[in-house]
Amino acid sequence: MKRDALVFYSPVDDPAAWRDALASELPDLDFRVDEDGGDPAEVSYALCWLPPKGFFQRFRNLKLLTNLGAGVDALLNRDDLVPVPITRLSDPGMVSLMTSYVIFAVTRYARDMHIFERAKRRGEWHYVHPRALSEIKVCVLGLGELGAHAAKSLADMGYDVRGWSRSLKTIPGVACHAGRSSLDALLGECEIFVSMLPATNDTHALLGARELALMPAGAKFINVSRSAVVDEAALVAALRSGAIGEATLDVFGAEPLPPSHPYWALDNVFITPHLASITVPALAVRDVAESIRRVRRGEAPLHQVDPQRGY
Ligand SMILES: NC(=O)C1=CN([C@@H]2O[C@H](COP(=O)(O)OP(=O)(O)OC[C@H]3O[C@@H](n4cnc5c(N)ncnc54)[C@H](OP(=O)(O)O)[C@@H]3O)[C@@H](O)[C@H]2O)C=CC1
Ligand SMILES: O=C(O)C(=O)CO
Repeated sequence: MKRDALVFYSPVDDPAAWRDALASELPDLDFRVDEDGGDPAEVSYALCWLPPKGFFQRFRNLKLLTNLGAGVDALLNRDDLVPVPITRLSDPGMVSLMTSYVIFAVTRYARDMHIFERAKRRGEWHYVHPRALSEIKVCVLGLGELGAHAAKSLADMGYDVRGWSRSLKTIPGVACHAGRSSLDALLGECEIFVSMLPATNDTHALLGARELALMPAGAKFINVSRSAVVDEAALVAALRSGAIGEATLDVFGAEPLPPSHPYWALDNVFITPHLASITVPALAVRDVAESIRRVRRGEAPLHQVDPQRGY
């Protein structure tokens, strides 16, 4: 009898957690971690994050490829893909972890914590009178599954939030804008920027020297999505000159960030090692399993990615 197997691969996610989570939803699914071996012809589904080059070539009967994360840029830019639907995770656990990071990073600047961190290192009691959150204009670039929730949460806290996406959104408390023509004005009117845009052909180096120069002097820039949306060299130059006052960066062109990278030496750059959010298997599994059920019934899976659009 032909097996209906799923192959799992991830350098960072726990296969045991996914095995258990999927067993609770689909007890009949044959869950295989890549190293388990078995006949690749029996594999109908792949659940993968950053699999090695050539990984997919073996799975000639694949019916569904689920990206074990939100961003599909690394997956779409490979030459071993088989022509099957690609889905991304939609994970309430990932949404709340991401929102917690964005709130932390924005609030660290809004409440002057970066100034107090430096004052503490100098051994100085340094009073800065707090500002009302309603005076602080935050721009969230990208209002998708993660960006929309972060933007709304910031607005709920009292920040003055603007959001930007490709198509116009309606998010309570957030002034939403769409399209390239509205970007320059937004860059000029906010003081904290959060990139939550996917890396696509359209967003590549979207924030270059020109766009960074449109931001008010001393603006704060937070990148939790992908480094490719920013011209890294232009950002380094802007951080050196103080045109961009501070940056919080979770994502980089090369990861791990090489020891020689200029970011390490910049006191105004706060670095985290690509963990703004992660997948929570117990919460993400429901939709992963539902997509498999749908594909078994010959229906389209949930959260399908458009490879042409790039997200
Ligand atoms: N650092 C980390 O730990 C993590 C990082 N990520 C990154 O976060 C990114 C965002 O995630 P998620 O919210 O789920 O993504 P989505 O795909 O759900 O949303 C993407 C958003 O970006 C907008 N967008 C895309 N292209 C453009 C463009 N050319 N101009 C204007 N807006 C554009 C989309 O607009 P529209 O709504 O109109 O389509 C949409 O609002 C992921 O792609 C991934 O790279 C994700 C998880 C963890
Ligand atoms: O899900 C994603 O896109 C991530 O970057 C996870 O770290």
